[in-house]
Amino acid sequence: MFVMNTLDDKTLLTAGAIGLGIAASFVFSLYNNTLQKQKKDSLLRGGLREVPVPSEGYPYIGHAASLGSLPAITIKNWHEKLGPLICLHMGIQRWVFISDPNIAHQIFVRNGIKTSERQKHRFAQDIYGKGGRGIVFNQTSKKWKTTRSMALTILSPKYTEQFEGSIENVAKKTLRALIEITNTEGSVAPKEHIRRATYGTMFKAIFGESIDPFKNNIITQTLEMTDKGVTYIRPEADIGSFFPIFAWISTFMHPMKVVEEVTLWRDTYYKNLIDEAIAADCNSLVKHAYSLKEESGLDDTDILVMISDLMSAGGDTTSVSLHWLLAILSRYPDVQKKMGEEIDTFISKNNRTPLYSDRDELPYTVATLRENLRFRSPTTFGIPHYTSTDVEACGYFIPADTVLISSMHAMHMNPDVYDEPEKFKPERFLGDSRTWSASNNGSIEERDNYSFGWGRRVCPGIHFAEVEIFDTAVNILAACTIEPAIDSKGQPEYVNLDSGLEKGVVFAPEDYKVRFIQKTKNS
Ligand code: HEM
Repeated sequence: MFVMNTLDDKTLLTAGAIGLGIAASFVFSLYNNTLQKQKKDSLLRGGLREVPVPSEGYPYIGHAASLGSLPAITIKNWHEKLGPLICLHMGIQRWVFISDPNIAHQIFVRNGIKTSERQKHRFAQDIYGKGGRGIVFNQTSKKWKTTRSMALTILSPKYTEQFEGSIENVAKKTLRALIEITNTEGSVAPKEHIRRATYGTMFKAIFGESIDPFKNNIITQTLEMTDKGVTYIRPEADIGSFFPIFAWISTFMHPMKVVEEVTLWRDTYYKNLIDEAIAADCNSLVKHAYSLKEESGLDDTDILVMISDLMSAGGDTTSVSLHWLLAILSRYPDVQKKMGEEIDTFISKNNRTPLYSDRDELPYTVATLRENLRFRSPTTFGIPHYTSTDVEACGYFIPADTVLISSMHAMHMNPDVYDEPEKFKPERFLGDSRTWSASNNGSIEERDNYSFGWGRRVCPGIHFAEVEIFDTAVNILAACTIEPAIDSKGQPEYVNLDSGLEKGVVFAPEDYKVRFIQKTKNS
């Protein structure tokens, strides 16, 4: 999520500025301590606990420089020391992390009315969101509800399944490339291919079959635009909201002119594609959205921002999940073998590759994809929520204006929730045939993982993600095995599953190479 290294390098530039910050914080903290003490006394009188604060903080900047290169691991360690709720000071902001799924449920779902806002962010809301439009960064306004409900309709199972043919085509095309590169170069780094495939699939679903995402650099432009957008949308891009005395650096580093240019580029680009999709003679999410436009009361700009949201929220999350899956399968040949055999048995019985609707016949594959989401979730913290008012839950007091973050990695590695959490064990989910959507929207006791967020904000793309990941994985394993690369001494080069890169909202494996070995007919 939040790569504080970037923040260190670019912003904490001068010792003078830090000195000024410390002086300001000293005066502020004298005043603040008195207020805090009064509040603490009254909390204790009410029998409520304060959320504990890790001791590794500094004056003024708080914990911003203590998160290390893998914040998910640091946070998990702090939870182990201090309990299921911890409070970090990020400059003047208060961030509460939650690692217990039951407490998270109480806070995000039971108290959802108070805990479902997003933190104010100049670029994400005012410029990218064009003054509070779209879903991801919008506050829980009436317009957010209408836009979210339109997205849920157009991403519904009935509609999503129409795009399975496209997913299969894109997966097959990608796979051919991966096998070919393995054959010519000995191994291949699948990251960019998988990313292009998931964006290609999103592209076809959103804009329709008539636009070929692999032609005319369409995907290259979309990725470039998404990467630029992510740079400005990251919390640290609005550094003045953490460290007001450094607000001038924020303006200096990200002049609003550049931010506006990126948004203008996005608007023109998507407007043209939306016009083409409406005029085309084929189905698309754009067409479906426009068929609902009048009754929804949303205008063209609302739909454009929603489409942009779907592309950026759906592209990298699914691609990172698949990138982890391939890495994991290359390390767990037994799991891969069982999946491959299950898929091969289906193919020899039915003479075709399984579709999502055949998932009941592939219980081990279904369990492996569930375990993949738990073991290496594509996002370790999701998207932060924000409290609009004071919250009391499970004996804790969380004040208004607190950033709330679910520590997904810590939840997924919690031995009280999962038996032997450090092991990749698809068997733990065997027999669970529910859709991902059903298990994420059901009771907290029945949730299988926490990767899709919470309550009123829970990801509306769960079903789309499940179909896309299922179809892509099945098509890959129907055609080949994934094996470690071989080094110059003929030894296998195993992918490191214990490290990763926090990039924006997603947590991706470090770049790796594997081999895609085509199956022979009799293998
Ligand atoms: C494995 C794939 C995915 C994962 C792990 C994932 C995860 C998440 C998470 C953690 C959130 C934040 C929830 C919260 O605030 O509590 C979210 C929100 C969202 N996701 Fe996904 N997502 C995935 C795929 C998709 C896809 C395929 C789409 C669209 C096609 C999508 C669209 C969205 C949107 C629009 C939101 C914002 C919801 C809101 O703020 O109300 N996601 N997702």
